Amino acid sequence: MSIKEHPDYNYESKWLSYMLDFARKYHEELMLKKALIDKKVDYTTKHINADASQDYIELMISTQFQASLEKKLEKIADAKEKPYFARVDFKENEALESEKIYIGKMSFIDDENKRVLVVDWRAPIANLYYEERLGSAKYSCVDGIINGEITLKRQYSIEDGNLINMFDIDITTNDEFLQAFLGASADNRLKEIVSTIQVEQNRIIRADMWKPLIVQGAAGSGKTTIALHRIAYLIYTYEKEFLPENFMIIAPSKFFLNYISEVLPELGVDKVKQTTFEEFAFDVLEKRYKLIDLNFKLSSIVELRSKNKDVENIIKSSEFKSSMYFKNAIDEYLKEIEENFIPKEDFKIANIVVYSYDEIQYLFINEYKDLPYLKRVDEIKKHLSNRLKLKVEEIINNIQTECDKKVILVKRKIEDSDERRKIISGLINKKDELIERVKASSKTAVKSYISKIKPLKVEQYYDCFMDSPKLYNLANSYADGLIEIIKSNHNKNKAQKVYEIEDLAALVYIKYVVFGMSEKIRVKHIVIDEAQDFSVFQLLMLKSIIKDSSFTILGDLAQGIHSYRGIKDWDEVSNIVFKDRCNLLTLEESYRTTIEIMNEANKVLRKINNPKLIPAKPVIRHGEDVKYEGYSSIEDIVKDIDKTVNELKIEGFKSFAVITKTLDECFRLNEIFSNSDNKPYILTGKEDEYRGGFVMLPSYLAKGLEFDAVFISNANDELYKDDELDAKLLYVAMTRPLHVLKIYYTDKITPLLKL
Ligand SMILES: Nc1ncnc2c1ncn2[C@@H]1O[C@H](COP(=O)(O)OP(=O)(O)OP(=O)(O)O)[C@@H](O)[C@H]1O
Repeated sequence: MSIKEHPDYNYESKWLSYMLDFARKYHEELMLKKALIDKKVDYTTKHINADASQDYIELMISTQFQASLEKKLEKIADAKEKPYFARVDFKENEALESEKIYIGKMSFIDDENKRVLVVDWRAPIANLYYEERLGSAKYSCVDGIINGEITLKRQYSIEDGNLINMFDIDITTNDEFLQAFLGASADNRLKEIVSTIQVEQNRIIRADMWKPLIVQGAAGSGKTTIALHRIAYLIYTYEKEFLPENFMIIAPSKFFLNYISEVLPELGVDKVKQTTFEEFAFDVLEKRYKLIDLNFKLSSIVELRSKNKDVENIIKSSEFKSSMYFKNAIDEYLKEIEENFIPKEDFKIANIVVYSYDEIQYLFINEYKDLPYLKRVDEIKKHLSNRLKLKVEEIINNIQTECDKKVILVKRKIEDSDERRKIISGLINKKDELIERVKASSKTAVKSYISKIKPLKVEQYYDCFMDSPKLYNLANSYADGLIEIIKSNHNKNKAQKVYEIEDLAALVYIKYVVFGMSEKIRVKHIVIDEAQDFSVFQLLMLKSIIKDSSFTILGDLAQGIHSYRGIKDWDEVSNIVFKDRCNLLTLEESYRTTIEIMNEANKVLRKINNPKLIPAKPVIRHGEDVKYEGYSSIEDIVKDIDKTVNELKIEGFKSFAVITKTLDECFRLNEIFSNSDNKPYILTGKEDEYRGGFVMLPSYLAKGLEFDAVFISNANDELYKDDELDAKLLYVAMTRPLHVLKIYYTDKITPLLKL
């Protein structure tokens, strides 16, 4: 049916014109206000009177207003072409008629007529669209639960201000709108999906902020996308309590952050901290350490794990340093530091005990046990000063009384004479001198006591820990000879002034326990994407420094390629990190790829034979079969990729990736590609920016990304063995394409792809 034949077409196109006009006028008004405030700010800046604080206050208010107008203008730039994307007709139980609720990326309110024209997708009432079907429905808001009935659910396709299509829907998962969305070609960057958020995704986005949330989501199930929409939702919902700066997303690399960088601005959100674990660790440590290239370690593990003793040692040591054994050893070591932090002596003045060591130690170990060691010292300082003040008065009074008594005695015993006067004046002088001494030493007593506490630097504590017997015992109970490997690695790194990524959690933890966090770290909610590659220790460390425990953790165990340190089971995280006080939700539907591709990828996953690795369910979208092509040389493979890219470009596809197993393989292929029409550029993992187009990258860097077409350059039995790590690497590579997957091999195909 043509859209014009829809019975509501006239009504809807009139409403759209009205809304476009409203949005245009609102935009003009904002522009006008902005021009005026720009002028004002410009004038005040040029003519500010340096002595008049009123001028500064005015300038500050004006620039704040200017910034808020700029933000509104950015938001409306997009919304003015497409003010809404859906409508729900809802009749509250007591109401006489149903209300048309239009839903958009931002709200539009007609202030004059006190009428909400469009509601923000994050508003409580918009939940009706995401969560409910036609018929009886409810939503919850500040007034409680509102019950009623949905009589219509409609989605709109609006382009350049024109109504292109509309769909009346019920079950959202399988609708035409979603199909159209998913069938589109991959852009350079991830995009927002507000109009097609699915029920199970919506529950994650709107889940309680105060209960830690773990999401196990299959490849392509929307984890990254949902993580960003959740942040936008939380910022909107807790606008009064939190600033956008209080939210932080941790992603695996800078180029991945760049890949996702457009979603939040598209959702009208800015200033959210988007960082990697390493960068956040440096922020907390207030120092940048040189790290051993993470990809170098991973690529050695990927390539040489069963062939090289050194690599085996690296794996063993990394595994231990990411384990709870290591964390427990640090805890024991820090306990020892805690017990000896306070000097084992009384706090005295003029040889009089003001605070005994036992009392001070009690304050340090018990009274202030929840504070970092150095912050406890600040509190103890206050105790010492307060008691000292009282004690000094008492001591001076005593000296005075003592002196008075002696004077009386002298007066009683000796007749008034020059000698008596001399003795008395001697006594008074001595008393004054003593009082002066008490006063003088009281001024410096606290400082000099505290100065005996000499904290080391974070890295010095870490070095001492590496030599501590606690570590020795625990490491040896973990694996024979492990301590020697760890120590020799540590000493080698120390000499080169470098650290491993596994050291960072320990360094941050020590910094937090001993020194505390800088006021500059203002994070209140952390979202972690690709969390399967985090260690439990890393998560535990983050949890201890973010006290409110407000977390969203998203990952896919099937893509856990840092398995030597990563998470093997979410229950472990729930149990150890959150003491089982968290929600664990799953996303099984995969939206990225076609049924044909996902089915092939799932076969590889099943080879691992681990019930924790749940295969993804593709959403009904068919495409071409996966093509397997054997060639006698790599040159022939490159030729075929080049030819296929040319063909796919004609079909309108835009993004292509050659996925290799290792970075070395990328460099080897790159030379062969130098003679072809299409030359991919290599992603090494160190890039700050992701440009899209035609790329070549190793599979361990491909997680999180997606492309229209993927070419797995060589899946032969030499490169991909029948083991868990290779199966996961292949699975990650196979789940990256949206439309086309070609798998090449020389000689024999990997057993992972044989039925
Ligand atoms: N509800 C949805 N509507 C439309 N597109 C969606 C929806 N959910 C996810 N997608 C699309 O599916 C693709 C995969 O999403 P995303 O990258 O967020 O998944 P992921 O779970 O993080 O994947 P992976 O773990 O494989 O990296 C993206 O193109 C995203 O736009």
